[in-house]
Amino acid sequence: MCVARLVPGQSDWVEGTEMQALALEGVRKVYGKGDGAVAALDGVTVGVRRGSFTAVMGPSGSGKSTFLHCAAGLDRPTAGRVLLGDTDLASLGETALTRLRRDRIGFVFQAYNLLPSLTVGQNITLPSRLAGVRPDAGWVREVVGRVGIADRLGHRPAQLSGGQQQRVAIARALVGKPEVVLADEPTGALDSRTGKQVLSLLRELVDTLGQTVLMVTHDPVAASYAHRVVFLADGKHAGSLEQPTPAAVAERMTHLGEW
Ligand SMILES: Nc1ncnc2c1ncn2[C@@H]1O[C@H](COP(=O)(O)OP(=O)(O)OP(=O)(O)O)[C@@H](O)[C@H]1O
Repeated sequence: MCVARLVPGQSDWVEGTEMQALALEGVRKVYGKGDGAVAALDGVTVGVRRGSFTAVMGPSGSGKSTFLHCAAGLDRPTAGRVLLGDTDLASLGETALTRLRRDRIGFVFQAYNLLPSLTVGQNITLPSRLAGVRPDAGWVREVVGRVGIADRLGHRPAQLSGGQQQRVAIARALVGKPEVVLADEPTGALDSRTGKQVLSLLRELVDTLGQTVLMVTHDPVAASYAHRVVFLADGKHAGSLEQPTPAAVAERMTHLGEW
């Protein structure tokens, strides 16, 4: 078994990969070359415990998107490594990485990315069908019930509100039973009341199903739904906050720079 070498004593350190869904170890990502080179991530070490809800926050340009892209295997680190469970993403070629994203990671984006010509039910099961897997009907029923869209399965996305569309996207992410759900500003396009309902749903999925969720956000209220907030500043890990409140997150952000 491969044990991530995170730093003992830090709250981001988790004993062994059986406890850890995802780990970034000393990840550095440099874009460009020579004088124009930018270190978007500069030696970031973060472990994500299984069954936890983690938010990543930081000022604009602090490296949040790069963090998420490296975690998802969409970007390859310049140095350091990313582990999904026991799998070192650097050991995989492009085809295997694509398969890993499809089979082991669920994605939720700000723009729901639903296919307009398909029904809700078809959108939810599309990734499984593309993977050549027959979706488990019992699990699909459970997921659509939990996210609250059981009565909308025959609708097209355009017939749903923004909040309902994001629930569909969350259901789509869950159907494949991913090891981790990566969410990029999942409430960025929603009004605050609907956004809070979606965040409560994400938290509930973590608390009741043991789903692991990692979410990038600009919003201290959104971050407060997580168990833990990891802060980035200038591409570096700038501390964490357990059991965050919106006020405590906002206070920390104020010290990190413009956001
Ligand atoms: N493809 C790229 N080429 C060159 N520089 C990049 C690239 N992607 C990101 N960067 C730079 O890396 C740094 C971190 O960018 P990143 O998008 O990860 O930050 P962020 O925290 O997500 O920002 P925001 O909150 O504004 O979306 C920035 O200085 C950015 O300009």
